[in-house]
Amino acid sequence: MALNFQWLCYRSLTVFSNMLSTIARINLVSSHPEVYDPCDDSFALVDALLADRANLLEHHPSICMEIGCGSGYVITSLALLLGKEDSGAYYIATDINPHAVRVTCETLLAHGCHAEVVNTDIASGLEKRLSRSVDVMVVNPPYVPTPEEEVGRHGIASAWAGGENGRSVIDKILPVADKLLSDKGWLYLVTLTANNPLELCLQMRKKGYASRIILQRSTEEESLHVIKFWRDLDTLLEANECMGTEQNRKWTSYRIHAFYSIFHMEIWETEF
Ligand SMILES: C[S@@+](CC[C@H](N)C(=O)[O-])C[C@H]1O[C@@H](n2cnc3c(N)ncnc32)[C@H](O)[C@@H]1O
Repeated sequence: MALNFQWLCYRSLTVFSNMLSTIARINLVSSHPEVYDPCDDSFALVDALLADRANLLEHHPSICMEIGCGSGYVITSLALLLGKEDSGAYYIATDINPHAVRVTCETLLAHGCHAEVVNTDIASGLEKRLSRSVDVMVVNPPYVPTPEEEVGRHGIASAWAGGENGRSVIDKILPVADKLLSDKGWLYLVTLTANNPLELCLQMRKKGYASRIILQRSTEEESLHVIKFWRDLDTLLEANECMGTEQNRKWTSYRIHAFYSIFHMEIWETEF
């Protein structure tokens, strides 16, 4: 009984200290004027991952990926949250900004974590290798509505410039995510109200993904959402049925069109 009590105290202390070590924000050892410092959106994403930690641990992801890693704050927090080497997961992060790649490597190293960090546009050059194999993908994209010309510029502007409705980069990332996510893949995406999160969910629904807003947070400047997407068989069947109906509608309209074409040709022929 005494042993049980000691064990219970020990377990509670371990669980509590584990919670503290993961919940405490990680420190950045390095920064760069052209690299996005962790901000409300980064904290919202990590808090959403923490809130989903039990599911993530049960999920046993083999490959975790971050698109647009910036300072490395999110990918490092994810690795710590999953238990570094214990999880056996492989981490990969990309950023279009070369300075972000360097800062991310330093952040990971300072926390005893390892990831492959690639300087590329979204996941360019990695699609074939990672096709259908990413189990967890995290993205805090450039989502601020800006003039279209500001999108894709190098340097710090690439951290926030999202073009019309802040959707330019998001709309490029989603089809890539669809290609890379495994059958059990989960995508965590940060969005703003201006990005129309509901429309994003409907768009992904057509590809067979169910979704849920797992965190909503209003700051002085913005209203943030973290959406979790996952492949869902029912949603896929529903999407295919809708496509079937859409296809039927198209065929009917082709038939009507063909009928009228022939009909008009007959008139045309008789006129001559
Ligand atoms: C809002 S910041 C988020 C940074 C970091 N993930 C965080 O949460 O603190 C967006 C990041 O995406 C990167 N980025 C923008 N466009 C990108 C693209 N086409 N491909 C890869 N990374 C991109 C930016 O350089 C920036 O580091």
